[in-house]
Amino acid sequence: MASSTIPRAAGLVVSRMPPMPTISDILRLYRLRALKHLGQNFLLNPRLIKKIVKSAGPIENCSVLEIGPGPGSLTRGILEAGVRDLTVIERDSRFMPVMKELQEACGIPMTIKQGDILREDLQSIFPEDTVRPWNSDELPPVHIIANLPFNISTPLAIRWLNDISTHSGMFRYGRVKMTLMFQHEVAQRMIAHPGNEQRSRLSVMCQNYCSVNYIFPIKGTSFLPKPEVDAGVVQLIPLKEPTIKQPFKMVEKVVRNIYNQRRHTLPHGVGTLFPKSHKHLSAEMLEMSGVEPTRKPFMLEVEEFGMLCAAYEKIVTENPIMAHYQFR
Ligand SMILES: C[S@@+](CC[C@H](N)C(=O)[O-])C[C@H]1O[C@@H](n2cnc3c(N)ncnc32)[C@H](O)[C@@H]1O
Repeated sequence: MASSTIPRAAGLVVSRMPPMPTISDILRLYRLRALKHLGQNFLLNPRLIKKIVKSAGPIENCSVLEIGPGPGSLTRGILEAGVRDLTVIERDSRFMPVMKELQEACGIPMTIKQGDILREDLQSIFPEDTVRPWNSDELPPVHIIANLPFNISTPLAIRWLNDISTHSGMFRYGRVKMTLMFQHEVAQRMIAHPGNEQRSRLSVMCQNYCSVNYIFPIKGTSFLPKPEVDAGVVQLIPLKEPTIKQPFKMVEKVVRNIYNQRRHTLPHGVGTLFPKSHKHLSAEMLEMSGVEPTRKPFMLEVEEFGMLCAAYEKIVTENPIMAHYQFR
């Protein structure tokens, strides 16, 4: 579509949609109470919503998936950007009438799914013509945008990284770009470099599979109800090749075990990968990896975790039973 038609298309959408009620209006109208266990903290400020949608980059003509649209403030912002189509997945059935109203009014193909994002099969979530080869520089014309429920944001991120590693689930479409809101502290961990106090399992896992950018912070006061913490917008783009090439499950296990001993030097974490009766294997793994044993987990580069994973893989190939060992 020529760029000159985009603002008109977006304008059409705006004019067809019901007048923008405030989130408090919607909550009052439908007698809705925000549910803490579903991480319901709603965005209030239309200017902030515009800023979030703009930070996603050009999404006109993209197929977009929004997770947890709630009463639909961010949903409107996405529709107003003139997207090709939008799918929303929301667990709370109380928001279905608001979503249906938007669907009827927006003039853009909109699919509403009531369900749990952790259980949804995302294999066929976008139109088939959006598939792009993984190694192509061109990203698929699709986007995921979400103000994620804080209680599931980390398990969801880990699950998606797993899917990225196998190009499966919604990453069957290629290197799908994601613009997501996390708790500020989780966002800080995702981008933390070696040597940073925030450096964690999440930093290594995210940076191994994605380029991760912290776009901007959002004050807790921008949400209703106000959460106890601030939030941050993070953009993730899957990398063509991860630095650590071992299977996801193995990478996750090595990184998790090492970070479970985050205050201690490397031999402590590596030691938890093998039973006490096989202590010699952890010494062998460290030696084989070539990583300096006096280092602590937060200092390590992704490449060094790669060296540790390669050594672990070699040891469990020679001692297959060790692959099943779980500490504690
Ligand atoms: C932080 S609120 C965001 C609401 C809205 N997008 C906004 O920005 O104002 C998170 C939303 O995710 C929904 N949600 C919580 N758990 C979910 C799950 N497992 N699957 C899908 N939606 C979920 C909540 O009901 C809520 O509407």
